[in-house]
Amino acid sequence: MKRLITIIPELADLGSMELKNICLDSRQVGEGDLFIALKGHQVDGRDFIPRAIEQGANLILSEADTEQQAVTFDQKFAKNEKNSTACIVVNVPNLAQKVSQIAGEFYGHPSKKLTLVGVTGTNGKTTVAQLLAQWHNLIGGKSAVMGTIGNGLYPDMQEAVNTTGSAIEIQGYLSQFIEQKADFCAMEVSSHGLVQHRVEALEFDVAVFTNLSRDHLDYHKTMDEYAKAKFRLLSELNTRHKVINFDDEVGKQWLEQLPNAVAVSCVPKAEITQKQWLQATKITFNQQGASIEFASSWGEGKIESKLIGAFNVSNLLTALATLLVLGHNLQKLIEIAPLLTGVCGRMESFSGSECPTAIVDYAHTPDALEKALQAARLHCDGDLWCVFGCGGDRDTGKRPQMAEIAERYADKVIVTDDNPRTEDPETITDDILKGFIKPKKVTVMHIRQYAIREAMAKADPKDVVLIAGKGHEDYQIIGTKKYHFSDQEEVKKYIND
Ligand SMILES: CC(=O)N[C@H]1[C@@H](OP(=O)(O)OP(=O)(O)OC[C@H]2O[C@@H](n3ccc(=O)[nH]c3=O)[C@H](O)[C@@H]2O)O[C@H](CO)[C@@H](O)[C@@H]1O[C@H](C)C(=O)N[C@@H](C)C(=O)N[C@H](CCC(=O)O)C(=O)O
Ligand SMILES: Nc1ncnc2c1ncn2[C@@H]1O[C@H](COP(=O)(O)OP(=O)(O)OP(=O)(O)O)[C@@H](O)[C@H]1O
Ligand SMILES: N[C@H](CCC[C@H](N)C(=O)O)C(=O)O
Ligand SMILES: [Mg+2]
Repeated sequence: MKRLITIIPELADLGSMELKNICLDSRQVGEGDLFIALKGHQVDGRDFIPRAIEQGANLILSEADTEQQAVTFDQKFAKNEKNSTACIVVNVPNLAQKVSQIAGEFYGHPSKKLTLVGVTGTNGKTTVAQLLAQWHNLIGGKSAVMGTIGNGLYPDMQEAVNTTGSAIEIQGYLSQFIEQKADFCAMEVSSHGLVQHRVEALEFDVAVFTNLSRDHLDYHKTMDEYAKAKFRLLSELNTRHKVINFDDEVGKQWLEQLPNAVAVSCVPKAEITQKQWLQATKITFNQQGASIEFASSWGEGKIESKLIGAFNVSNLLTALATLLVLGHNLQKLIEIAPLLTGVCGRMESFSGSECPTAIVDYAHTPDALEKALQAARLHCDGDLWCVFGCGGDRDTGKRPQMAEIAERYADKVIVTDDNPRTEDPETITDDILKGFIKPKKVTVMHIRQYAIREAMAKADPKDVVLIAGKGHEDYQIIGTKKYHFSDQEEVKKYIND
């Protein structure tokens, strides 16, 4: 409690109060806890204050209405009926912005005690974060990751609801990683997380930006707002080094504003003026992955990569530049690079005799789908098939754009369901169909299992079937219910049948 006074000095009179835990959700509040009540997107957390009191909260910080400037104490100190001690409700302005710092105080600011890398960008966050974790482990470190696939010591991650957890979860996990003796954490920082101040008080050793393309406009409304959200990590938060993709239009503009940031490029002729840089000089793609020659402000070298797709060259060089700016030895990093493996459900290839090759990938944006189809084409002697859908209750504008890409880069397209959530699946596929020039050539098969089987059965053994959008996911969300479903399992079942 005493430490909270540094953030909210008005709490000085409560200095001796003991607080057991810190919670954002009233349903998790227990005896002696601090409950932080925020105005949410769906509901108002302040409506649950009575419930938190009933459950034994000692202190409640409640988000004050914005026009209120001062911290105020609730007049009627609420009574905790369970143990008859008083529960104090304090109204705090701009509380959402302070939660990360409050949780940091609570957990002893764990981000200061390990090397923390934050990765933001529309696509490639999970891949870069996991490459960093693998590489760091291979040089003898102990890595943790937080992101879409889960949180934990790499490779043992526990599934999580969000890519970037709540401000409290993040500080809690970091403190757990310190207890588990991790010395490194690579975390994905989503644009939602940045807008909602989930990473506000963290100390990042490196902030990484991969790229920006259309996604999440249901939330950010315009690309400009979406870009601004991402730029917060590089411009407003506490970061020691920055690594930015020079090949991305937005990245290039940001590099001009941030002369000390490291520029990464896969284009051999790109003219980089940054003091610290890393650039591919020759890339040769092969059946296994790619052979990448590069030059950099740390020296030059060649890496044999097992990862498929041009975009993964960018992801790999971005991870390499991040480790170099942290001071790791280039030769050592090059030596172990061939041991790096791709991420679960990202360009994951499955083949069997007499069957087409299936590639399961997590492309769920127009840019990612384009990159994934281009990559799959390199491995395809016959027709390229694309099975995809779009998530419900998410950016509707990307639906026709993904159709346009599928039609341009694939020979055969099957549109299917991908987490329709509370939307009518037919509305989603109708939106997608609007993007095709020749919608009659496209098959719509809502049940994803059937769509996959149809593609695999109709495709020739020399064809490639790209199944995009769900990657590692082992569920299909229909309405508000989660049903077990996995593209990877479906493909394996088909191949082994
Ligand atoms: C729209 C959105 O981003 N919502 C996030 C936000 O919650 P919220 O404001 O919607 O919360 P709410 O349901 O309105 O509730 C308000 C408050 O009341 C509390 N509450 C609620 C009910 C109750 O009984 N008791 C109670 O105390 C809640 O804990 C909350 O503090 O803050 C929560 C804690 O950080 C997030 O878990 C939650 O993410 C929801 C689940 C979500 O779906 N978010 C997606 C859009 C998201 O964040 N995605 C990004 C990017 C994905 C990517 O492309 O990589 C991500 O980082 O995952
Ligand atoms: N650097 C990149 N540029 C463009 N597309 C990429 C890049 N890296 C990965 N992709 C594509 O995006 C998909 C998702 O990759 P990844 O999971 O690494 O991204 P992410 O940013 O973590 O996504 P999410 O926002 O869902 O967490 C991949 O399956 C691939 O199709
Ligand atoms: N984190 C992303 C993942 C999308 C994956 C796709 N399968 C979908 O459900 O739309 C989102 O929530 O927008
Ligand atoms: Mg991710």
